[in-house]
Amino acid sequence: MSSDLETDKARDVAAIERLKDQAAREAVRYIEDGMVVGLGTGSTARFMIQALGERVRDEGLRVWGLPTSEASTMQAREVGIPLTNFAAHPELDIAIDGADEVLNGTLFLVKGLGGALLREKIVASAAKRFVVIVDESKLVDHLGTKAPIPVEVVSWGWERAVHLLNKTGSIGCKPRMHRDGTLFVTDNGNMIIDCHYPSIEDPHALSEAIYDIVGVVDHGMFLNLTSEVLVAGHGGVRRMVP
Ligand SMILES: O=C[C@H](O)[C@H](O)[C@H](O)COP(=O)(O)O
Repeated sequence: MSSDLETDKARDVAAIERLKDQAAREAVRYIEDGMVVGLGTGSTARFMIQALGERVRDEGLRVWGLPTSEASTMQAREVGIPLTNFAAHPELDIAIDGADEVLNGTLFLVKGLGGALLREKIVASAAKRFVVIVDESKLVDHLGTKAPIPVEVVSWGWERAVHLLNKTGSIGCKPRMHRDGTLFVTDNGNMIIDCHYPSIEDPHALSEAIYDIVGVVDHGMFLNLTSEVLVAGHGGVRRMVP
């Protein structure tokens, strides 16, 4: 790659990172004293955890965080956010997380390319308000356009799940078990299988078909969970509701 191209690419990456930070900081403004907050996972959620840590440190904001991965737990500890769990707080005031795709209109999501979909879905469904933070490149008109659907399956007998997943969707999916040449094992000790669907006409029907497979723990489509999406673009951050 020529150095001009490398410079352009680095500039694009930096611009996207700034947008993620903007969306994250806007969402963190929603957090009030005494709230229990679900902490998402991924590069956008990292900005949110950082910004929340700054509010805890600089304003003395009192919150409890419930992280969705070991990585987010570690970061939250580093930035000084007190942590809780479902035993102490079975219901959350708010959860904030990134997404791999946001479907225009319904605001259905694809999540889990970082492997955290199960804990993320548990946390999102436990929150009174689920706020999604993305840069505008994540908006799509059809789910599955940019990202595969990650499916978390128990490790034992995963080959059977792959066989059955291949028959889901209107014309099947292309399941891939490997990420970076290795099997992806989640924080829960399960495996992730990425399903590439050429087109997803009916997300609810596909969701049911995937859930019907014995051994599937969950999948990365988040349907009817989103309260709002904060989308950062070059004109600023806009708020979308379903
Ligand atoms: O498992 C990972 C999560 O679902 C992330 O929220 C999602 O992959 C988006 O990550 P990022 O903000 O890094 O694009």
